[in-house]
Amino acid sequence: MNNEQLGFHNFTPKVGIRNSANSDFGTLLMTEERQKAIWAIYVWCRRTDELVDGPNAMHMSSAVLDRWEKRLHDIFHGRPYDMLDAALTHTVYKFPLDIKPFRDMIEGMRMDLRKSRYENFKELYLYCYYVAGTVGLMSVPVMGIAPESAVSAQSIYNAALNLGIGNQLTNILRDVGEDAMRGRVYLPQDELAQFGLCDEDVFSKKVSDGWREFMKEQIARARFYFNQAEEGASQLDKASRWPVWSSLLLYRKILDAIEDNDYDNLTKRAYVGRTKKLLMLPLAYTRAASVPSLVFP
Ligand SMILES: CC(C)=CCC/C(C)=C/CC/C(C)=C/CC/C(C)=C/[C@@H]1[C@@H](COP(=O)(O)OP(=O)(O)O)[C@]1(C)CC/C=C(\C)CC/C=C(\C)CCC=C(C)C
Ligand SMILES: Nc1ncnc2c1ncn2[C@@H]1O[C@H](COP(=O)(O)OP(=O)(O)OP(=O)(O)O)[C@@H](O)[C@H]1O
Ligand SMILES: [Mn+2]
Repeated sequence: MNNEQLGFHNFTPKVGIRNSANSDFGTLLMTEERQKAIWAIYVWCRRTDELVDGPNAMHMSSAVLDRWEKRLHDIFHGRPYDMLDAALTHTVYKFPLDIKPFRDMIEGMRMDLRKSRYENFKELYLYCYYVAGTVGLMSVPVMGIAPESAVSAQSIYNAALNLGIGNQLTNILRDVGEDAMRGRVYLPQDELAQFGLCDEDVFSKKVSDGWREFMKEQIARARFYFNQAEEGASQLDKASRWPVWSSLLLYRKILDAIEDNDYDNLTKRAYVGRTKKLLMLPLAYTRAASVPSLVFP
């Protein structure tokens, strides 16, 4: 995932664009301090993922992850090891970050190392929490909660968690074919079986009617998590809503793209084109500019 996909553009308007509503375009952009903080978190997440997925993955072992965790501890205690770590140490100093989701993400990498099949959704959910729900939890203290928000902080963290889960489920559904080539099947085994499917169907890459029906349910579940995240996104500090809405709408579009491919995620990679991405930005803007609702479902 690159920066642009995440909705971070080095985008600073020269003049404030005002509209008739009570919003100023400028207030929809995160402060530089926040952008840098999200960047530092992103870099740490990326490096953590690179340990298991990157070019050095063959040197991977639980000892490497143990060292990475020790290093995380040092980052949080003001002892960064390199410049990228230092960016996170600075972030920890500026924002009230909790080390727990960071540790949990490392735990997710451990899980990915020892496991390549998931018996049921409960197991898959845990993996999704570790590698992606955690990102939501890491981000909220930086993004901030709107001062006018009347809902509990907990429900906002919960929405952030759900956005991460939705993103990861979508990632998994998009990459079924690719992951299969690495011998990995992240789909719940019991649900495959309910549709008369098994690993072999994944490896043989044949898109059957059963596969399509199975995929419909998986897509519906990913959408459910995005819907859960929506209300929370509007409760974030105004300046942080725009990148969150952009990423939410963009990720959701990947699910539409899988449908457009007639559920062929075995030989094709669902892709959201540039035009569709650009068309989505005004909608993200409108959502971001709207007033948070006082009730939370
Ligand atoms: C209230 C509310 C809705 C708040 C918003 C909370 C929020 C900002 C949630 C964002 C959640 C998010 C972007 C999750 C990322 C999920 C993800 C795709 C994780 C990937 C894991 C491993 O998967 P895999 O190996 O299968 O994938 P690849 O093939 O390697 O791609 C990750 C790659 C783990 C590493 C995660 C990152 C690099 C993303 C980190 C992103 C941020 C810190 C920025 C979040 C901020 C915004 C604005 C989206
Ligand atoms: N700029 C970077 N971008 C992405 N991933 C990186 C980057 N630098 C390092 N990494 C990842 O983070 C891991 C740890 O980084 P580090 O620079 O400490 O290297 P290392 O392999 O641990 O060697 P050493 O700690 O001895 O310098 C690397 O193995 C690599 O996968
Ligand atoms: Mn990865």
